[in-house]
Amino acid sequence: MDKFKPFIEDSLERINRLSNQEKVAGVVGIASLIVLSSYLTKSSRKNLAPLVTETTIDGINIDEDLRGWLHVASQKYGNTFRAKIAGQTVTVIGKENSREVFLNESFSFTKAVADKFDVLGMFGIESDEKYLTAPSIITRYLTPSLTLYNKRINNQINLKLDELVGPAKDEPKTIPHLFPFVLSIVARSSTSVFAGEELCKNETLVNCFATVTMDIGSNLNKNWFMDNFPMIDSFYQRTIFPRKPTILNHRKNAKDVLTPVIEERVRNLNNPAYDRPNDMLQVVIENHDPKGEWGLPYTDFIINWMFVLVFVSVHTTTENATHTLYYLMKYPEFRKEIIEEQKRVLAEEGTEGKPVKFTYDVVKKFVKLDSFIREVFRMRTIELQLQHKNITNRDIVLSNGFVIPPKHLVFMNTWDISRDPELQGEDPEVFNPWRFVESAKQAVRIGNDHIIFGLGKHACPGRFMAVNSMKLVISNILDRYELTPESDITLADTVRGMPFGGVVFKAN
Ligand code: HEM
Repeated sequence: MDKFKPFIEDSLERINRLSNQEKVAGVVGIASLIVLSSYLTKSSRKNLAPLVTETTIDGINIDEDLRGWLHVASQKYGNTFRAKIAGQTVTVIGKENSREVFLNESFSFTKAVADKFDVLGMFGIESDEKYLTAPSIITRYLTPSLTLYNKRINNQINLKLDELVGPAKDEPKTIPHLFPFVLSIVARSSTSVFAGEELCKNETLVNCFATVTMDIGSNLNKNWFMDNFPMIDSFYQRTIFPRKPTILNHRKNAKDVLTPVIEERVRNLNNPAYDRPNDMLQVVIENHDPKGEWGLPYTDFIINWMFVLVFVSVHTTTENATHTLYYLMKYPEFRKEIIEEQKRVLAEEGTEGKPVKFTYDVVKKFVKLDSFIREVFRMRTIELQLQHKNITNRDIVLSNGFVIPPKHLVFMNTWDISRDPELQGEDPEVFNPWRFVESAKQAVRIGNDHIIFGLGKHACPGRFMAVNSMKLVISNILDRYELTPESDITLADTVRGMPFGGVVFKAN
């Protein structure tokens, strides 16, 4: 011990020479080191999935070819590994473990999305708590009414086609890009379901519902601080963004149109002589007591509900209907078969010339169209998608033993799912629109092999409306017009990518 004496005395003397501030800093520094080293020891003891740091594997670079990179990375490191994606270390989950993530309530897709793109917060909806019943409202009231809503959806699609394409008999009409075209059709037909047949004639409201989601997306200019400091990001999205003129304008427009209607419906709630409107606005009002504590004026609360429905449905349905139409344009031979099926079913069902040609039952018989849509979904689930966040403050241990720490993000390697021959059948690389015709795998039927709508308790409750609307938009267009590509059709080859090409519409 004696041999340490000079060292200890020297150290004590040095410490005594330090100012009080320096001593405090020293103590804090040592304490931090102890905490940090104990954290590092603990986390290094955790069985985290292997961290892949190579940005290029077998000559494939992650930024140039994410899909190819995912493929070689999973061959080399197994189906679960960690990687730095867009500056953040996340865990990539392959087909073997994706199901358990969906089914585990400790993971949340909506919270993971909201961390980066808090659409409700950006629209000034402070808490999502009061709208958590949306899935059950959709399942209980919307999906069972689709048979009834089909008439108005068809009507609105046709009115919009009259307006956007017109007769196009002698003079064909060229639509330069199908996305805005489909968006205005879907916005109008969805408004007829959400707010009723009268309100869907209101251009201001329909335009607001059509553009609000994209306006939020295009106005969110993230900078380095927001990407690296989640609290600054959240503050910006929830406090500053909702005050932007575009957002205030959308709110004002919706409020001006919807407030008098909501007030009138509330006044008539207990009036037996009132002709009860049949739409989601009425359902939402009837499910929320006007005298209840909603934390904001009742009309604002109900208007928020309308926007919640719009945010989850209009853009998603439009995007997928647009992609499907472009696939139909790219493959005229398949388009021909879809048209033949349509003609055959209409003849069998005898609805030609009736007020509603494409009834729910007719649409159900379009098995080729259904398979085509599901195949387009499959072609679109091809990268890292459906991120989920561990929303608890404890580790989640996956069945393969890998640990997902609190707040950590996992991404589904959807390429692994959509290109697996065991899950998808022969030649999964090939676009085969009739892949599901002979199977019971409808476009709405979720499963380990079909996760575009999620899985489990939180699987998309609006998928029945979404696929039904897609079929009605496509069927009405094909029924009324002969379509020819104006130029080459380019399909999207990434998840975020857009197809391109003008389409010439000529009346049949
Ligand atoms: C093709 C169009 C659509 C796609 C691809 C889609 C996809 C999804 C996905 C992936 C989820 C998350 C599932 C999960 O957390 O596991 C979801 C949730 C949801 N979707 Fe859709 N959706 C579409 C259309 C719609 C429509 C039309 C509605 C409403 C009418 C809707 C309402 C909802 C709601 C309310 C949730 C939240 C479910 C929950 O948290 O429990 N979606 N959707």
